[in-house]
Amino acid sequence: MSRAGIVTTDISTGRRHLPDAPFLAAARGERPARRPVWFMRQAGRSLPEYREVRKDTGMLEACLTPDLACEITLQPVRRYGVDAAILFSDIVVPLKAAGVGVDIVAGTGPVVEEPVRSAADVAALPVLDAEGVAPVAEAVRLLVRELAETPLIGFAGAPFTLASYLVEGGPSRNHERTKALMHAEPDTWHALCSALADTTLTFLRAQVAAGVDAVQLFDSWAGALSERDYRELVMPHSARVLAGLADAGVPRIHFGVGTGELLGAMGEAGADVVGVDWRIPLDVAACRVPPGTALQGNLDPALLFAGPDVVEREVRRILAEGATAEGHVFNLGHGVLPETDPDALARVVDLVHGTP
Ligand SMILES: Cc1c2[nH]c(c1CCC(=O)O)Cc1[nH]c(c(CCC(=O)O)c1C)Cc1[nH]c(c(CCC(=O)O)c1C)Cc1[nH]c(c(C)c1CCC(=O)O)C2
Repeated sequence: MSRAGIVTTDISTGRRHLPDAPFLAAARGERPARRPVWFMRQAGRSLPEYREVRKDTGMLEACLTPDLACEITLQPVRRYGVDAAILFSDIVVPLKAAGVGVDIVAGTGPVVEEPVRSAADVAALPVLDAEGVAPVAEAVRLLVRELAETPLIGFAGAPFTLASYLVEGGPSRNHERTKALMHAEPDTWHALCSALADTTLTFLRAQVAAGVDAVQLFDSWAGALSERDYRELVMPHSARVLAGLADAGVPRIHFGVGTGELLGAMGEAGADVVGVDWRIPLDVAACRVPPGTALQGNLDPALLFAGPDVVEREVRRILAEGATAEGHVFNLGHGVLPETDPDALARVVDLVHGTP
């Protein structure tokens, strides 16, 4: 049984110390008394209380308004009793904060005013400084005060996924311009990823300094790459970001979609936890990641529409397969879909917590 933990604060770092938090224990590779669960995109459009507070405010404006970002982050913690909060933000927030012309268009996703496609475009790309991060750091500080014993996950987009939005100018199915740049102009590609790794690291370090208890690096679209291309052209930049956080004392989660063939490399890049989508069972994933790596996942978010019996069967299967990993954090295989019934997520939390 989980007992009420004592929250202490480390005097030198100012960081909360949450020794009993099941999420942090599982991320360390331990087996806490109950399996921890949270959901990617747990804060967002599936929640009526989110739609209510967001109705007059643009997405990026909400992310850069500390009170609002704090409130939205807390909504799923209150509703579901999940084992971790994830900061309400977006992967393009550090780009916006650095001065890149980018917006999030409802129903489409991030749209970039002037796509980055040449060496000159890369040289002109603004890089994030501490001032740009101030509203996000403030949201983290507010949250750490509000959250008591629930860990807070900070996050950022990985260089490849950010580069894809910048090069394509928006969401892309095939990432063709991005792949063309990485192969035809590798120097420009590496300069772009290097600049993005700097921005990502600045963003994540600011979140850690403000008090997040874990970080997740979203390389959502890395599954579009062959393992060979991933290792040569992408992994070094993500590895630099993860290495830059090695001394931060917080677990590093590394996630992508369709990455069954990349799980080993994504672990080797320097992750403590690797996120897995639904395409590969966790017991298979456990054999693919480096020893000592915990797993996070991997319920198909679309199956939340299939009714309680299907969801229960799937949750039980995933808990059994996840038990073979060195630490398992229950999650979806990708983000909560906007039309999801919040009650279906509430049932998942109860099932996970109720299963010994
Ligand atoms: C690729 C990516 C993005 N953003 C993100 C990723 C990586 C995760 C993933 O793979 O899903 C990360 C992200 N974006 C958001 C979060 C919130 C925290 C959470 O609860 O998980 C997180 C972790 C809020 C958001 N980010 C966005 C929304 C919806 C916008 C709104 O509510 O108006 C939310 C809640 C917008 C966004 N931002 C992005 C997309 C594709 C979209 C959806 C566009 C749409 O369909 O309207 C880029």
